[in-house]
Amino acid sequence: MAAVLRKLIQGRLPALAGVLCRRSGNEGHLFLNSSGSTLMQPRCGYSSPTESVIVEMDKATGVALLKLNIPPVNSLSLPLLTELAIVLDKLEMDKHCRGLILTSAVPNIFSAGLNLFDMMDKPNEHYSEFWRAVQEIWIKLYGSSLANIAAINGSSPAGGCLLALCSDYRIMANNPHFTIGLNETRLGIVAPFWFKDTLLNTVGKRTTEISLNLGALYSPTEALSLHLVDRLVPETQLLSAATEEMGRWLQVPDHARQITKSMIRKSTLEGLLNQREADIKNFVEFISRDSIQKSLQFYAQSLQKQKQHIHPPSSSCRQQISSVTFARSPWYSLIQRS
Ligand SMILES: CC/C=C\CC(=O)SCCNC(=O)CCNC(=O)[C@H](O)C(C)(C)COP(=O)(O)OP(=O)(O)OC[C@H]1O[C@@H](n2cnc3c(N)ncnc32)[C@H](O)[C@@H]1OP(=O)(O)O
Repeated sequence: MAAVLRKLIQGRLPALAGVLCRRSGNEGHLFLNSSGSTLMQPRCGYSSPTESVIVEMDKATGVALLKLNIPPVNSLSLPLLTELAIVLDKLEMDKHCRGLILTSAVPNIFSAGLNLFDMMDKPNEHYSEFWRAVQEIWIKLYGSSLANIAAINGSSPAGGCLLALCSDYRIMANNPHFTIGLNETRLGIVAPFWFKDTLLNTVGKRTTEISLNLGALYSPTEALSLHLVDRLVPETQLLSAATEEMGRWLQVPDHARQITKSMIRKSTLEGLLNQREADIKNFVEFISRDSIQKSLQFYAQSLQKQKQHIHPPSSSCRQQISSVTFARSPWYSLIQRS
């Protein structure tokens, strides 16, 4: 226990360390706009479609509701990741904040994962900066001292699934059109070891093997049966269920829960913290390969093509089709052969 605390103080687990140096915090609503500036709003609520990360702080309970708000699909672009990192730091340092509920303000989508265009046709410096930002979010969320519940109100592939996996508890809207999973192999890319470890810690080795190798995307019912999510509720009850669940987590004294969480997640976090630069180098080397760039371009185009071929293209219908047809498309065969 003493060693864990010492490491926290030394800053080896920066997010968890936040608990030891909480400062007087923010109150009311905290918003970050797309330029990265923070706006404090009174509790009476404020919503603007241009805000990319919205936080509504319940001062009475100390629970922050964080909504990703980048239509159409909450893809995790470099600006969004940067903004999210700032917000998470602020919440971590806010001594009034004890819990975080992560959800989406975009209907039917939790997050489409990493922004494909941040990984395509860019200089290596961009890939490097982007990957550092992805790492940063994982470190902050997986190592957060806050009780963290994901209210998954839409599809959540790849990096979107990773965000949810960082939570302490996942509740998903029971809509059969939604899918969740680490589908990286379907794009011809490989989930990095810390994505794999996060899944492994949640669902165990056998399910991780099958899920990652196949790049499987699961319906909510399947995800529940694999313990990828902890509970399903009707969409209309998602936030109330998450709030109620948060109550259960906040009944436990913070310090006991935080040290326990740290004890369980510390070695996984250190796996990346000890080799961040090497991991960035690997990513840049991998993503900049011609073959990988071609795969990503093909995948991005296939998203567009579905729109052109399926008519009329209702959003929920496309989601259902996408999870089935990618596995059978000529593009997928191409990946399988390469
Ligand atoms: C090394 C580690 C790496 C990676 C981890 C990752 O996270 S890689 C990203 C993997 N993500 C995916 O495979 C998700 C792809 N998207 C989808 O399957 C669907 O878009 C989704 C999320 C189910 C939503 O379907 P819906 O029918 O509602 O929307 P549509 O497909 O029409 O998409 C709307 C527009 O958004 C664009 N888009 C979708 N996903 C991404 C993305 N990840 N990054 C960037 N842009 C994305 C899509 O092309 C559409 O664009 P538009 O210009 O409007 O045609």
